[in-house]
Amino acid sequence: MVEFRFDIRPLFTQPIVKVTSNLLPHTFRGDRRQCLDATSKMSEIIDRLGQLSANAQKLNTPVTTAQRLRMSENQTIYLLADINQGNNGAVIGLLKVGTKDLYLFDETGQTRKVENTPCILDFYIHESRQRAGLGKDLFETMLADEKWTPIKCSVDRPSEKLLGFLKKHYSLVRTIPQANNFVLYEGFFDDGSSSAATKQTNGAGNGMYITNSPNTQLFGATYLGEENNKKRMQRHLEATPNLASQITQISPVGRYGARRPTCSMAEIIHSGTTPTKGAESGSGQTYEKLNADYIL
Ligand SMILES: CC(=O)SCCNC(=O)CCNC(=O)[C@H](O)C(C)(C)COP(=O)(O)OP(=O)(O)OC[C@H]1O[C@@H](n2cnc3c(N)ncnc32)[C@H](O)[C@@H]1OP(=O)(O)O
Repeated sequence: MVEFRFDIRPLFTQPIVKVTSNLLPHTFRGDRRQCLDATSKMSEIIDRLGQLSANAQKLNTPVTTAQRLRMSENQTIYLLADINQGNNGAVIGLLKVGTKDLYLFDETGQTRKVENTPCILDFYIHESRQRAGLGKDLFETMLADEKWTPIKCSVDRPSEKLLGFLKKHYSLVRTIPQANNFVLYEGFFDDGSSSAATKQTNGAGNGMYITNSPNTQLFGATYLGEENNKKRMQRHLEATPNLASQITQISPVGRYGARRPTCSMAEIIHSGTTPTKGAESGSGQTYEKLNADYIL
């Protein structure tokens, strides 16, 4: 369990709290001074849990940091705590979700642009409390809150443990092959579309068609899934050798990619402006914006 030098209980008035870009628990009520104190503590909590999650997944760079959350437009972190642990309580787990516009293959191999795809981005329960049903509690809370169903979620490069988790609790097994790091399960496109808006990006033909899509450029061409699905994908790629070379030339980046070096000139130019979604470094954003937004 993850304990802190400060008492976490004022932040966790209930076991699971939700945090968005304001870095405050959704239950937070307080004045400006309390707000600053809470965001600072919540940042520390998110950074610690994000780092532990990265360690557990053997990632070089955490997927989850307070800075990234602060700059995001549509990401939410659910945090689970045990307020009875020790003197200050302890944080046990983290689940980060968000929505993305993705180019995805459906079951027939055709590309669809799916807007606002529900995505599971990062999930971690402290090692000392795994396999006790706490991950399920956190996941269920998220599903109810977001009004999502598991089969309509895409999962950003799930670990073996998460694949096991989804199989055990939601009977999710059969995946739809993708050319990016996201894993989808059969049923995602049922009802003719996902729960989000979808559109087929290339009308004609029944064969698989891989676009040079923003998603492929961003996340690279990596396929995860069952062995038979891999073979199916391989057959398509062998039938279209140019396509295969096009894909392999795109180097994998995204959640497994190294952090981009900060451009100090860009920081000077953009200093004080609202950072764009997905920007890695938020050092140009000052606390004045934070304060202005959250003076209560
Ligand atoms: C998109 C992403 O975030 S990918 C990264 C996912 N996170 C990680 O891999 C980090 C390390 N793992 C964890 O933090 C946790 O194991 C989680 C978040 C995946 C699941 O949380 P838990 O509280 O353990 O889940 P819960 O107790 O509800 O369910 C248990 C099931 O999850 C899977 N699981 C959990 N821990 C393990 C483990 N150590 N080894 C294998 N499977 C595991 C199993 O299917 C398990 O069922 P079982 O005990 O009957 O085999």
